[in-house]
This record gives sequence, structure tokens and C-alpha cells, in this order.
Amino acid sequence: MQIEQVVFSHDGKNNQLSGVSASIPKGKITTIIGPNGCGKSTLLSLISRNNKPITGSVQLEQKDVLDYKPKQFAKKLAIVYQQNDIPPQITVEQLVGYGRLPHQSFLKRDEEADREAVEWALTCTNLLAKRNSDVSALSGGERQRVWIAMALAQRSEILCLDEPTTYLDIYYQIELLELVKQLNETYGLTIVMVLHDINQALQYSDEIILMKATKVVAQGAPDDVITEQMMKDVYDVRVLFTEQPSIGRYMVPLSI
Ligand SMILES: Nc1ncnc2c1ncn2[C@@H]1O[C@H](COP(=O)(O)OP(=O)(O)OP(=O)(O)O)[C@@H](O)[C@H]1O
Repeated sequence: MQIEQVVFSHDGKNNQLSGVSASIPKGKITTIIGPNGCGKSTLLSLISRNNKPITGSVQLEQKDVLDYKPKQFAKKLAIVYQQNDIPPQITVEQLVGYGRLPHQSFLKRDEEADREAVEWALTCTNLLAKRNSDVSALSGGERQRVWIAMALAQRSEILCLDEPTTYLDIYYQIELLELVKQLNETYGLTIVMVLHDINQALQYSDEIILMKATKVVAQGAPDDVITEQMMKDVYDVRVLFTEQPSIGRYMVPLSI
């Protein structure tokens, strides 16, 4: 995907994206980082075409995302939001089945393909044993996996995740990021996610898009973008980096 000179305003007064350009490499994990309010979720909303640029464009396979038909686009890209409303009294399997809607029409439905996709999504997310559970009775970590399973059932090539680890304890954060890594490595899914935890961004990303105050200020490999100087300039925090043999480079915050 190519994001080219995108300008966007939520309220028509101030720009929340002012001339943003970036690229999302196919088959990689790209993480958008930056301080609160800099425009990360807004950028994701334009990538997933939930908002339209005032000027500039988002291109997918050399075609403007706005030129895709809704179902055609849903087969290309799925998004999981930070907070999701759960329909009342719905089982895991039923909710995951909603991911098949882009593949169904009034006249045409491939029930075998639908079943296979739901089984695959439940298997990947380790939810087979919970398939008949009421979604509202699940833990936060399990619910987040259900939303990812629904997005997987959509069988899209790109998976966008807006702060997928927020509200999860450290165990479920790691579980979720390991799932994301596995989906990328095993099925070649392109991942675009927003994370706040710099160490998790370092550990799980192939590519970092760094934002500050409505702009993309850097893009590149995690070790190139995430530096002591960047942490001072963008977050106004003093940090040091150290190496740990099993996970590599990681950051220790020192002071503000
Ligand atoms: N629907 C909206 N209407 C008006 N302003 C909005 C809307 N959504 C977001 N904004 C504003 O746009 C700016 C960017 O918000 P956005 O949610 O994209 O930032 P973010 O980098 O994802 O922040 P955070 O890390 O706090 O989640 C903020 O100033 C926010 O107040």
C-alpha cells in the first residue's frame, strides 16, 4: 500500500493528518508508533477507508482504495478496532461467521467455503473449545482473539489492528502479539498495527512508521527508527538501549 500526501481533518478546522506519506510493505508487519493524539488511529482509518482524504490518496495494488467496491475491498483488508461492541447473546462461532458476509450475497453462498474459513479462523486463534461460548462471557484477551478470528474469516490479505494490546494484561499482550507474528509468518498476512509499547514495537515489527503531530516523521527498520535521540525528540523521554541475547535490543526509560 502507498499513502501519498494525505491531508485529513475530522472537524473541517484543524488537520489531523497534514501531508502524510508512507508505505505498507506486502507480507510484513508494520507498526505505527507516536505520542498520544499524533494521528495514528486517524491514519489507520484512512488506510481502511473509514475516512476519506481531503487531498492525497491511499493506493492498494496501484488502485485508489476508494475505487474498490465494498465487498472487493473487504476481501483485501480487514480491521480490528481497539474497542468493539458485542451484539447481545452471540456465540463465538456466530460472531466469527460475520466475517464471511463479504463473500455472501442474496443469491450466492458457498457454505463449504464459509465453514472452512470459520474453522481455520477458530483454529488459528485457538478458539475451537470456545466456539459455543457466549462472547460477552469471555475474558478481554479471548474477546480480542474473537475479533481477530472474525477478521481472519474474512480471508483478507491485510490485517489492521488498532492498539490490539490495550486493556490486556502482559500475558494476553504477548499471546496476542505471538498470534500476529504467527499469522504473518505462516500465512503471509500483511499486518498494520498501532502500538504504544516501544519494546513490543521493536520486537514484533519489520517496519516502523513514526508519527508526530499529524505527520509521519520517519519510516524504516525498527533499529534504525527507534533510537535514543528519536525518543528524546518525539516523546521527550530520556532512555537507554541494551541488548538481551534472546530478544535483542530493548529500551529502558530513564526520565522525562
Ligand atoms: N472523530 C473525531 N472528531 C474530531 N477530532 C478527532 C476525532 N477523532 C480523533 N480526533 C482528534 O484527532 C487527533 C488525532 O487522533 P488519533 O486518535 O488519530 O490519535 P492517536 O495518535 O491514535 O492517539 P492515541 O495514541 O491517544 O490513541 C486528536 O487530536 C483527536 O482529538
